[in-house]
Formats: sequence, C-alpha cells, structure tokens
Amino acid sequence: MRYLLIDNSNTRTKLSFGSRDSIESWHEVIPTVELSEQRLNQALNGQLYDAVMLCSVVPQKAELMERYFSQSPFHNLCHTSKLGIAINYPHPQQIGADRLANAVGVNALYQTPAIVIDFGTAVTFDAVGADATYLGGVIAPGLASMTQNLAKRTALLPQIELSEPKHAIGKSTTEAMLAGAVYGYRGLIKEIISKLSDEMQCTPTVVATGGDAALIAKGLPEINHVSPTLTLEGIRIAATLQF
Ligand SMILES: Nc1ncnc2c1ncn2[C@@H]1O[C@H](COP(=O)(O)OP(=O)(O)O)[C@@H](O)[C@H]1O
Ligand SMILES: CC(C)(COP(=O)(O)O)[C@@H](O)C(=O)NCCC(=O)O
Ligand SMILES: [K+]
Repeated sequence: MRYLLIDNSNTRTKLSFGSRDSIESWHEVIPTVELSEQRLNQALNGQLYDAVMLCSVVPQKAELMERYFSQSPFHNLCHTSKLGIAINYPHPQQIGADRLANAVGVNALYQTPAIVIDFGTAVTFDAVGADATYLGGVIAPGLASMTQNLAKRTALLPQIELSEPKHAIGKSTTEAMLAGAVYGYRGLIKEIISKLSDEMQCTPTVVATGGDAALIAKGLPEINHVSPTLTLEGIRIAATLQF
C-alpha cells in the first residue's frame, strides 16, 4: 500500500507518501490559502497511490479535498477513526485532527507518558498517558501569530523575522521585539510543560514538532526531542489502521 498523507493545517499543508512502515522522503508543502484543485494537480502529477489519509483543521479545504479525491479510497481523520489510542475527553469531536495525529505519532514512536508540542499557527500541547490514552492539553497563540498581531495593532512596531536574539537588552525596536518573542515564548512553553507534568504526576517525554519547533526548542532542555515529521507519522499510522 502506498498512502498519500495530507496534513492540512492553518498555515501550511504538508503532503507526503507513506507505507506500512515509514514515510517517504518525497514531500510537498503548499501554503494552505493557496490550496486548490490546480495546486493539487501540480503537486501530485504522475504520482500513484492506493489510498488518501487526510488530517485537516480547515473545514473548507477538507471539503475541497474530499471532492478532489472522490475517486480514491479516502478517509478524513477524526476522533472516531481507528487511532490505536483511547480518548479521555468529554467532547472528543472538538479535538483538532492534527492534535489527534500528534498523539498517535508520539504514542507509537516515543516513550509514554508524553507531551507533544506543535509549534504551528497555534501552539498546541497534548498529553498522552502511559496507557496510550489521549488526556487533553493546551492551546496558545503561535509564535508568529503573536508577533504579527503585535505589529498589526501598533503604529510603530514592524513585522519581524523570527530568529535567535543576541541578547535580552534590545538596542533597537527589532531586537527588543525579538527578545520578547523568543525568550518570552520559551518562558510560556516552560511554564505550561511544568503545569502539565504536575497534573500528569510524572516527568513525561516532551516531543516538539511544527514550523517553529527548532528555534524554540534550542535552549529549552525541557524538550527532549524535535520531530519535524511527527504529525505526518501519526497520519501514516492512522492510515495503516484504516486501510
Ligand atoms: N517556510 C515556512 N513557511 C511558513 N512558515 C514557516 C516556514 N518556516 C518556519 N515557519 C514558521 O512556522 C509557523 C507555521 O508552522 P506550521 O507548522 O507550518 O503551521 P501549521 O501547522 O499551523 O500550518 C509559522 O508561523 C512560521 O513562524
Ligand atoms: C488548535 C488548532 C487551531 C491548531 O492548528 P494549527 O496551528 O496546527 O494550524 C487546531 O488543532 C484546531 O483548530 N483545533 C480545534 C479546537 C481544539 O483542538 O480544541
Ligand atoms: K499543525
């Protein structure tokens, strides 16, 4: 079986192929706002696959893809999918599909209990117990969302490009904003990991994924692993259970 795996998140849509055992190195990234029939045609030109596993948190784009892949075996990952984990959550239909995929990925590939942090448009924290149970988590603004909003709502603050600050005492507007964003964000992450670990009554494995994972994890010893493909791995594992 060759699976087409799609992570349709708010900023970027990542496409990959996978098998029962692993994901392939072929990889395509489409900005989610640009996702269309035409972009899918371009990306998938000449590719053969047996089934499509979609993980979407953008309903309008999910509908587009459901139509686009109507001739293929197709599944849209949700809380009722075969995931190989239990879900301890009062209204599981609320949980973002990417958060479920992250929980599936971390449960299969790392030691549990675990926390998976996805540094995307939003930053999400999801806790998985030692018994392969999804427990819930935290949603906070993503790093870029936070800094972009600051620039949008002020007259004098510019849009900044995120990178490691040189020092905390900023000597320019940009330096001051960078320190606020990166150091401030690391503080937010640390505090949330600490609170979650207290409630989980353990020292969980902490795995980071998503666009800003590498920048923020650098200098945060609380994060044990950075796994850029964790969401796709979770989608692949769900595909192996579905098809
Ligand atoms: N090439 C890139 N394109 C867009 N965002 C990027 C890129 N590289 C790093 N980023 C950062 O990653 C964040 C988006 O992460 P991503 O995991 O793609 O989000 P989502 O899963 O919500 O689509 C952006 O906010 C940005 O700060
Ligand atoms: C929290 C999210 C916006 C994260 O999306 P992302 O940043 O990966 O694009 C997404 O998982 C979502 O829309 N969730 C639904 C609400 C919930 O999980 O409770
Ligand atoms: K995501």
